[in-house]
Amino acid sequence: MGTDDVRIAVLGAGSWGTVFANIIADAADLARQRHPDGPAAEVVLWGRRSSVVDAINETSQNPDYFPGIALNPRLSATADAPKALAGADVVVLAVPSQTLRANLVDWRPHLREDAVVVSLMKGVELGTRMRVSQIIAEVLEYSEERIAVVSGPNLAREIAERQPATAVVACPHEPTAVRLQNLFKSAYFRPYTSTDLVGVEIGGAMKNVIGLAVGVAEGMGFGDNTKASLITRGLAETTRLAVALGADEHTLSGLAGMGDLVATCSSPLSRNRTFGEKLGAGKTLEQVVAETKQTAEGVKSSESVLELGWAHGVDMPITEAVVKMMHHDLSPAEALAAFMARSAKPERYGV
Ligand SMILES: NC(=O)c1ccc[n+]([C@@H]2O[C@H](COP(=O)([O-])OP(=O)(O)OC[C@H]3O[C@@H](n4cnc5c(N)ncnc54)[C@H](O)[C@@H]3O)[C@@H](O)[C@H]2O)c1
Ligand SMILES: O=P(O)(O)OC[C@H](O)CO
Repeated sequence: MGTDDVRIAVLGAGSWGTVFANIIADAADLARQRHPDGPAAEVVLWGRRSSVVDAINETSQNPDYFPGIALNPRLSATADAPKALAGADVVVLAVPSQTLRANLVDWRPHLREDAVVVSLMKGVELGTRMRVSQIIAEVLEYSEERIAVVSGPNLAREIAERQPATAVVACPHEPTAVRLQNLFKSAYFRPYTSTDLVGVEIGGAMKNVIGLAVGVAEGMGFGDNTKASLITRGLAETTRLAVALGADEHTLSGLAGMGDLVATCSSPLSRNRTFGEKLGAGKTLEQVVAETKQTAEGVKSSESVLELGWAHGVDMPITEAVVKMMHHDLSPAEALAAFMARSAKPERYGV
């Protein structure tokens, strides 16, 4: 590798980690076509299961998640995390949020001293109520210019098919966000920058919770008025929480707020919406959990998000209903009745 070349490790070869690694490899090819003498980017993907890793290396496909979709042939994979991390300038994290802390502790000794870490995750940690960037800062003891987040309307399957999509790269230190924007910008993936880490992360965590609620409404057989009401009031709830935590409210009308909320709540590809839909259609929680093979972050994060709301005096009625349905045996019909019986209010209230 040349001195300006970049090595990027993506940790997590599930749905989004695989697709995001592919975006970066495609972006690197495009950059080389435009500037043949410019720096090169090498992308390596870490996965837990050797069967997935072998398939990516031998066939340039991830058959568990996207059978038949051709990945960039320059994308390599390994089941050896220290090997993936060796010399990596940029480390991208794509494991379930609730598993991150334990994984980071294992990975920490293998990270380069000046590595930049990027979270693709959309959750809030149970117990600590920490956003993912806060977990990274605590475990790795990194300063804010070395921690970034990517979030937005990014249903992995569509982007695996190289359909056009946008996202936000957020870092309080703008030059880091711009550097990453350039590394991730491909012919079909257009990242914008933001310095509002709090707004972008709360938008990402909350859209999963609201997606569960919209899914329940879908499963109960309700139509577009109900779903539009939940999306709009869900955005109000998201914005109240984010602003109370220090976010810029405009962030929540952007791609990582409204954009992701609309994608998640409209799409049968969303795992959170699908989870809610099955519950709304009458399956038991145990049945739905058993059928859900991929990560539906909102199920666990709903509890930590609600606690964050309580701690900051923010009224979060949809989140509260989701928590009661996911964790306290409230039926969808009971949740609906309680929601509709709330006291009358002006459209805009609270923080
Ligand atoms: N899939 C999407 O469309 C999408 C888009 C944007 C953001 N995200 C976010 O990305 C994150 C990852 O989601 P995903 O869609 O890739 O999930 P996934 O369920 O498809 O994949 C998760 C991966 O993590 C691995 N994993 C599970 N438990 C682990 C553990 N304890 N330690 C290490 N690895 C473990 C799994 O083997 C799998 O490879 C989530 O926070 C999600 O909200 C997903
Ligand atoms: O499948 P979901 O519900 O995790 O949503 C995927 C992405 O976060 C959508 O942007």
